[in-house]
Amino acid sequence: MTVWGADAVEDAHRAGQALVIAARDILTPLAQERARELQVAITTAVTPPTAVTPRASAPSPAAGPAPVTRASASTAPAPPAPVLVRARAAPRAWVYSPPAPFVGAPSGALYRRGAPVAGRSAVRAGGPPRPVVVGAGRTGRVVVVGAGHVGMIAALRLVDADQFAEVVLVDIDEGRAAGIALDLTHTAALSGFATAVRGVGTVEAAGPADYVVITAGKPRQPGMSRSDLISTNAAIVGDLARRCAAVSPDAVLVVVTNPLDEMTQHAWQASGFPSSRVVGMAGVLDTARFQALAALGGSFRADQVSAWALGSHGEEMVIPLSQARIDGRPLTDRIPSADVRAVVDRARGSGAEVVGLLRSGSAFMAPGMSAARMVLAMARDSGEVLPAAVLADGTYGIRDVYVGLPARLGRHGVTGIVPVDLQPDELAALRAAADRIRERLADLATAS
Ligand SMILES: NC(=O)c1ccc[n+]([C@@H]2O[C@H](COP(=O)([O-])OP(=O)(O)OC[C@H]3O[C@@H](n4cnc5c(N)ncnc54)[C@H](O)[C@@H]3O)[C@@H](O)[C@H]2O)c1
Ligand SMILES: O=C(O)C[C@H](O)C(=O)O
Repeated sequence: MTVWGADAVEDAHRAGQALVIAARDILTPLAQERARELQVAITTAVTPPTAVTPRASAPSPAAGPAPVTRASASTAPAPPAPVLVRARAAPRAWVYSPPAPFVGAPSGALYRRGAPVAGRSAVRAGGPPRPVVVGAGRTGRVVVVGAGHVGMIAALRLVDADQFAEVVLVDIDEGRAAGIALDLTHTAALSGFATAVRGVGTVEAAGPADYVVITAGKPRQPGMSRSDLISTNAAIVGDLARRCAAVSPDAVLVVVTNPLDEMTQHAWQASGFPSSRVVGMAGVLDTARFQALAALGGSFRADQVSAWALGSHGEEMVIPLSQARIDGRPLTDRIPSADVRAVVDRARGSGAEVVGLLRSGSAFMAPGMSAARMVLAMARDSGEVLPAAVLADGTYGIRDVYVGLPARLGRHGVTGIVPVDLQPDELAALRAAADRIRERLADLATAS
């Protein structure tokens, strides 16, 4: 067994080569991080009977640069060469095709708590193992629980980003999850991604993840409010949050299931996670709706509008107009105030408007894209401030309840709640939203 440090990664980088390690070798966490930074591919060698070590073989120009190897400290036979095939014209990824079936994790790499899961193949029950795709910067696993309407759009955006080693869809309707995963896989050449996609029936079968997006649960039908879903969906979300926490103890949970604010708090309690690693998606969607609707009647584009949708994902949604801008100028200078009020009301009622039009189920395009947007912001460690359902920490005079607030997102979840200047009436509306969410949570606790 050899322990590979950051220096080996740097050597490989300088040589413009992949770093090949043996199955039982250890890659230090620092080396993993350095490989990600320098975009050095790490491949795991598995013993093919006729393999020739890379050191012994002359590098073939057609096969790309020869991988870097290091002599093992043990007396075990030297690791054989993997079969490396360039996945694309540009060296973005290497596809490792194991010459013989194997069972078990292909890498002995250490896993540091909180670090993204390295790009390794899942251990699949039955059938040949899927090729391990080790890509420059393509790392980690996202599990999307609920392969329904929202889940499939979230998964589509996540695989399109070509950022993760694997996206796994989970649904109690396993065939649906597997079917959508296969359908998505078929788009790889169309969209140009090498992220692996899998569909399974349980979170346990999905394996440990860096991010888990919970979309499982019932959507509302015409005539229902989101709160009508609370007890049905609490049972689903509570169970899933507990199980996800057991399978993925270091993951960030992104809750989508409605009623959003209450389900996010419920998931936080059931998971036992720190609140920084449980966040709800609604503000990104509600803000996007406001931006789109404001632009409908104006001579500007939606992405020129900036705003915050805070408070609850429902009647108590707060869109502070003091903070709304078009190209940096106050939105209220560009749109007559009666029109602005109409846009706010329509944004607040957009979920119900779509439910009424669809006649079955609820919106999923913008919701799925919004959930993926949050995951990507975290995975890229962007430090972006997005509106999200977070556990209030006293900022805005609200504490100990999940409510929509501006939150800074980093690789491991929420890094802070960001204060923005609100007018007294806006602040009062935000606090009233928090109070209503607290009341509904109390009702849920009494009912269960
Ligand atoms: N936060 C938001 O802004 C927002 C936006 C849109 C939808 N939603 C909510 O998201 C949820 C999903 O909406 P949808 O349109 O995708 O619904 P959907 O019915 O299309 O999909 C839900 C999926 O969850 C699956 N499921 C149910 N229980 C499960 C379990 N225990 N494990 C695994 N899978 C399970 C179902 O089989 C189904 O495929 C709803 O609660 C909806 O109200 C929230
Ligand atoms: O409105 C719903 O029930 C779904 C979702 O919360 C939405 O806003 O579209």
